[in-house]
Amino acid sequence: MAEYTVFSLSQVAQHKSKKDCWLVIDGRVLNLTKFLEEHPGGEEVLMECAGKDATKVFNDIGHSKSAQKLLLKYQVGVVQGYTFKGDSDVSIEETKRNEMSAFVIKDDHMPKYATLVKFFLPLLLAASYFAYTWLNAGLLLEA
Ligand code: HEM
Repeated sequence: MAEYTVFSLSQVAQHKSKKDCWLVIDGRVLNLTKFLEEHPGGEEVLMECAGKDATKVFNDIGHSKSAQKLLLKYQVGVVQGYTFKGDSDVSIEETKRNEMSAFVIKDDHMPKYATLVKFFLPLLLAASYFAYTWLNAGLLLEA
């Protein structure tokens, strides 16, 4: 099982040049040196975050899922003190799973039938109301 090296933020801070550019996103330490020229947003924006935690900037841009997956390709370690769910020695597979769970919008624990009830109950009530008034009208006519 592959394990990631743990780096402190001050270790990451030493890699802030174009020839050696690291940064942190979501607790992952990324070596983006080879990606600088490929980045669709340009290398300048990456260099501004070099050696730092760029999680907020990265998320604020609203990067696509494929951009988020690309992070894994450049991951060289994890940041000290950052706890991935349940485990700090994260394997690539576990990291992927963690990432997936991070992007799954959790169901709010409502059972499936609750949705059905929520949808059909108003219909049922409306139908009963109409049946009731229709029957009443019929009875009144007969009387
Ligand atoms: C850390 C700070 C970062 C900033 C400020 C930043 C900024 C941007 C900006 C402004 C764009 C839009 C470009 C355009 O539409 O013209 C962009 C696109 C993109 N960035 Fe970043 N980026 C950052 C980090 C990263 C990282 C670490 C990766 C992947 C390893 C990445 C992957 C991409 C990709 C694939 C796109 C294309 C659009 C998309 O798929 O979302 N970026 N970025």
